[in-house]
Amino acid sequence: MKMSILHKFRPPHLINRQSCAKVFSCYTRRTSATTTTNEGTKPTHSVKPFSEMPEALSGPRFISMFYFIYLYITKKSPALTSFYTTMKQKHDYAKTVFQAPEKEHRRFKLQLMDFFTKKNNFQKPLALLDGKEWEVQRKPTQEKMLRPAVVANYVPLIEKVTDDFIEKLGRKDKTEDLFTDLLNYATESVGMLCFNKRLGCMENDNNPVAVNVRKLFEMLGTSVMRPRKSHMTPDSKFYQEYEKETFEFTKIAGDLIDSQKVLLTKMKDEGRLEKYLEEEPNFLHSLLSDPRVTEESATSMVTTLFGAGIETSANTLTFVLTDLSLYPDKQKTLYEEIQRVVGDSTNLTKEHLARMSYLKACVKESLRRTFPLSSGTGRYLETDLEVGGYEIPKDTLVVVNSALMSNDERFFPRPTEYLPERWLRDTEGELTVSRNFPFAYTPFGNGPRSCLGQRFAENEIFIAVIKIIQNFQISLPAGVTEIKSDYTLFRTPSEKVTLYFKKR
Ligand code: HEM
Repeated sequence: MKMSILHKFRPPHLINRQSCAKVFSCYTRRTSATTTTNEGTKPTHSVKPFSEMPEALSGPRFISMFYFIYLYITKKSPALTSFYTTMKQKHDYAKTVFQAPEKEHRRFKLQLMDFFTKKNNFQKPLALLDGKEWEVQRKPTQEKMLRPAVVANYVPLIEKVTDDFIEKLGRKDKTEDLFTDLLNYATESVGMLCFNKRLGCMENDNNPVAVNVRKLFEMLGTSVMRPRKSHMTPDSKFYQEYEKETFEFTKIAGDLIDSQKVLLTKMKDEGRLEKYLEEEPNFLHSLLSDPRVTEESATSMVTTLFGAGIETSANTLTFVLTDLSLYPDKQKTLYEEIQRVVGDSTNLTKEHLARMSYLKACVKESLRRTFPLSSGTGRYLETDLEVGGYEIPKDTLVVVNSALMSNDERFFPRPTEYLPERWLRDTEGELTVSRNFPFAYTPFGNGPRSCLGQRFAENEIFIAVIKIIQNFQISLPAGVTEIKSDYTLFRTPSEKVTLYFKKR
């Protein structure tokens, strides 16, 4: 029965890797029947072919990828679940895969986005590039996005957006749709990074930018989790709607970028640019003034960041706030830390952020408990690789299921509980062993292709949580004991979440 389901979709060379037992031995190497030691070339243990691996799949790659993740994660397939059970007792598969040699850093692509770009001859965004092309775009942006000192310059900009959000929350004692409110907040906040401009998303849920962004992500999520051939059929209703929304999104971003460019040129002509840049960081300007970056790729990069930085942060913030509401004692400890470090000050500094270890632990714990991705990081192998005694051929897409790993009690004792303390140094031994094995916690991915917006997202989330908890005691309606979540592109609440905000 199980194989007939798999064969029906003829799924691909795709395996989902799990880690691992208490002894973490990495044995990443090219598949070979021999190995060279000081004593010369010796036969090693036998390596079984991929076709013999339990639940190894073959067939058209992307369709099976979708089904594999979907079936696996939702645990609807006993076959795939048993794969986890058998493999997890063995060696350090996650580390083996994460440390496999890579030059191209090829990641699984959103097929619908790829199809759209090819059909319309659009410049490929970063997420669809590999190898040299990817590196050329990524490198200059990474230098600006992942250096804590550079990202810290954006604290005052995010803070202004957050202050308005707090003011909005203060006008009512509850929200009935926390996630949508946070989507609007995140759009506004990443909008400041990308365009140095307020978009007005928080004032009006029906703001065209917010509506467009919501629709686009919803459709991308559907295309990943419930794939249909018609999604990529140009005259299907679904595809046409996706195309319309993507054109709209690109136009919104393009217009905002153009008006920024006009403004920057005007300031330069009037001799005001230098002074302005001393007062406010401008990401677009920093890209445009980098000789390695063309105007076209600056536009593409800013558009990519705008797209990538909304759902991700909004979902994470949703779960941080609901966790703090489900565990009022943790909220109290966090409030005490905020009082101690920030007091009633309304101006946050990077020094404040640096001293808030409990806050950081709370955010990490929410990302662990409700892992943000549907499964985890996937890469196409660039060489043959031995994993768990099987030979995985080059070009196989391997997805490390970090979502399951981050809830595995061997790395995180009492995994279902919300225990920020596990991330604090002095309780490390008791509550987490993950420090010995960092691959068990990778919400921002892994290696050179990891999340480009990590530092920005962390600052944004820290600032929002500080200001919310500084101003309000937050709680869920009586009787709510958990927040159910679904897998779309990112993990998201299954239903609208009501959250109460009681002024302190
Ligand atoms: C809590 C919020 C976020 C989470 C959990 C998250 C997670 C991720 C993950 C898991 C990846 C794939 C990494 C890999 O394959 O190893 C990724 C890639 C990426 N993220 Fe994020 N992200 C977040 C916020 C952001 C923000 C705010 C931005 C932009 C401002 C952003 C921009 C990107 C970009 C551009 C990539 C693609 C990088 C590449 O292909 O080289 N992310 N993110």
